Amino acid sequence: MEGILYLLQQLKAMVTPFGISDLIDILIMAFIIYKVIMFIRRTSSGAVAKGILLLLVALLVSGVLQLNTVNFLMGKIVEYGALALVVLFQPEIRRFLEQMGRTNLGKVFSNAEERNELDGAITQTVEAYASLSKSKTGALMVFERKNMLEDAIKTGTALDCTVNAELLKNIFWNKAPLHDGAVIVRAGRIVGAGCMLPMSGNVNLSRELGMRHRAGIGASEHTDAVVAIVSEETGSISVAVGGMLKRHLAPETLERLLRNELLPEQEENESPAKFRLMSLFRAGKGEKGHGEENH
Ligand SMILES: Nc1ncnc2c1ncn2[C@@H]1O[C@H](COP(=O)(O)OP(=O)(O)OP(=O)(O)O)[C@@H](O)[C@H]1O
Repeated sequence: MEGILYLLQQLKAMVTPFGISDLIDILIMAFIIYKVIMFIRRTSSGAVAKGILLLLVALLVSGVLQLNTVNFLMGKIVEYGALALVVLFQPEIRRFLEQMGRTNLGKVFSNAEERNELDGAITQTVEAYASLSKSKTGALMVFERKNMLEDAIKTGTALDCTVNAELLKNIFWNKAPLHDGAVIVRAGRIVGAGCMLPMSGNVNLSRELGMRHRAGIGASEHTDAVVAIVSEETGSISVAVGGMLKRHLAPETLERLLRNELLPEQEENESPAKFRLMSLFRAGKGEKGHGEENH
């Protein structure tokens, strides 16, 4: 009996009351884990993450089964591997920290007015892109999401106006002073034109892709922005998200993609993250005569 009482006392001592700091602790950890998982999914580090997980499982199993040599070896691999990972993934770690730093906490909750503005911006963009595509006029638009694009805006001309199809056609007309570079849209409004974007570091991109596409993919690698591009060579419309490029889109598919990415909650019965991935998949499949290509 005494033994049981002692055990209960020990258990009581171990179980501390759940306080507000524990809740904050759990929420912060959940946020960090979510961010890391999303980052792994967006970049090509998924295979490496699986490898690390396998190594950790092997370390644990060899420890439990007392396979001393294997356990020693695994322990050393994990120990030195952590250092090697930091060196190998320096660009990815840097990008991850950059994205965290650029996150605008005020934008985590968007309001109805902003959604209306975005809704109109998408309609006008699609109208302009259909026309620019026909006339083979190059265009590059970046729709900012949570990551702020201040650095890019500073390189161009700051504006503050509603997204309008005629205005976009004017900006991208190849004799207009602002046609070079990207238009940046924040909360459904044009905030910059003629902006320079970071080039993609992806060496596996198709040779067909010019500088405009490489800059668009680069912006989507460095931030969570959605980038819409019209090729000057072919008139083909593309969208880049998370370093992936969806090419040869019809205007209707462009509209669906932009709506799914920028106004995700409109779709019912599906979580936004899942739907966004599905939208990329559907966009390619649902289109006759418009292939898809990812990079
Ligand atoms: N870093 C950059 N940021 C923003 N825009 C850029 C950048 N680099 C190039 N551009 C845009 O790309 C245009 C030139 O690209 P390029 O000559 O490769 O076009 P292109 O052959 O029509 O290619 P694409 O088929 O990709 O449109 C420039 O006029 C400029 O508007």
